[in-house]
Amino acid sequence: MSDQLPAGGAHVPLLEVDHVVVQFGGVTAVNEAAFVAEAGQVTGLIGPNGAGKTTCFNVISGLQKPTRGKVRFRGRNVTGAPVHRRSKKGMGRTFQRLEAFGSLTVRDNVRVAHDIHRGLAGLLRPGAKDIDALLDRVGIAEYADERADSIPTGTARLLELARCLAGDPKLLLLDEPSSGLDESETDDFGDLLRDLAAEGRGILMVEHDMDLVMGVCDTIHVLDFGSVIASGTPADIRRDPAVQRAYLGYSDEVPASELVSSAAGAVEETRTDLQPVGVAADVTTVIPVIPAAPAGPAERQEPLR
Ligand SMILES: Nc1ncnc2c1ncn2[C@@H]1O[C@H](COP(=O)(O)OP(=O)(O)OP(=O)(O)O)[C@@H](O)[C@H]1O
Repeated sequence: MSDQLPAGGAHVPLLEVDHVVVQFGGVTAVNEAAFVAEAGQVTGLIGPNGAGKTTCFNVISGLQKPTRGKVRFRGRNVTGAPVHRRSKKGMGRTFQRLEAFGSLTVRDNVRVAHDIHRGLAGLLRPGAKDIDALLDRVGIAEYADERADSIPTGTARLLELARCLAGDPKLLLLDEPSSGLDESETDDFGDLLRDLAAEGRGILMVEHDMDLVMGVCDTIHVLDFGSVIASGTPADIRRDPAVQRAYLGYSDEVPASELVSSAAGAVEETRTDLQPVGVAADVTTVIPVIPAAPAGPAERQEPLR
């Protein structure tokens, strides 16, 4: 494995996914995907179901070997590096499924994650970090003494984040971090992401809550059928015709007036993980709508009409 930093003073992205291809038999799950995630920024990776987001995350974190292409982290080629080496270099990940130890308390789950990350030092001098301060930071201090298998799903997601932060990662890979959070918890979570980025960490997030994505991300990459079809700011992504086609099945050529709010009538949800806020007037299929204007976490926008 080449492990060289680029020569000269060229800008080096925190994470670089370089034309990655992943094939499962005849299925091309990721198709020449190329994008970066920068330090100090929240980057969104979005796309319809089956677009290849989780497979990309698996390649980045080392769980899936790519058929072709490279992953560079902090300027070094880590394509062949095992998960634990990437973690040591500063890559932390949360999963869609919850990974905490159910029989341990919330506090002990974070303590164990911290000690494991420190390796031998963690075994010799466990619990050196202020775990309670970390629980407080992610907003779950009141659950510190509860067993992890007894807490609500949204809280368990925040526990996953606390476990990830216990390793003090430079890059956080967050897979569906807001699922299970209510609206106010999601707002707080968005603020926390901005704080973490302000500390200089990079955050790459797969997320279906478009309000959150549009509200907190500096940059968004859109995957469709394994390829990046658009990259840009939330404003760029919102008006990109290729994104509108991939998500909405229409582009600007189709008048937005043909869309009506889901509040207008009964709807049938077909893609439950996307925001079911718009519906074509003559069908009962819910269409996910990207919020129409920039939104802060505390400032939700009305859907595009
Ligand atoms: N281990 C596997 N074997 C075969 N096909 C797979 C495997 N993992 C994923 N796929 C296929 O690869 C494609 C991309 O899947 P992936 O889970 O990465 O998409 P996704 O964008 O994360 O989807 P979702 O939003 O539903 O989680 C899909 O067609 C999926 O069925």
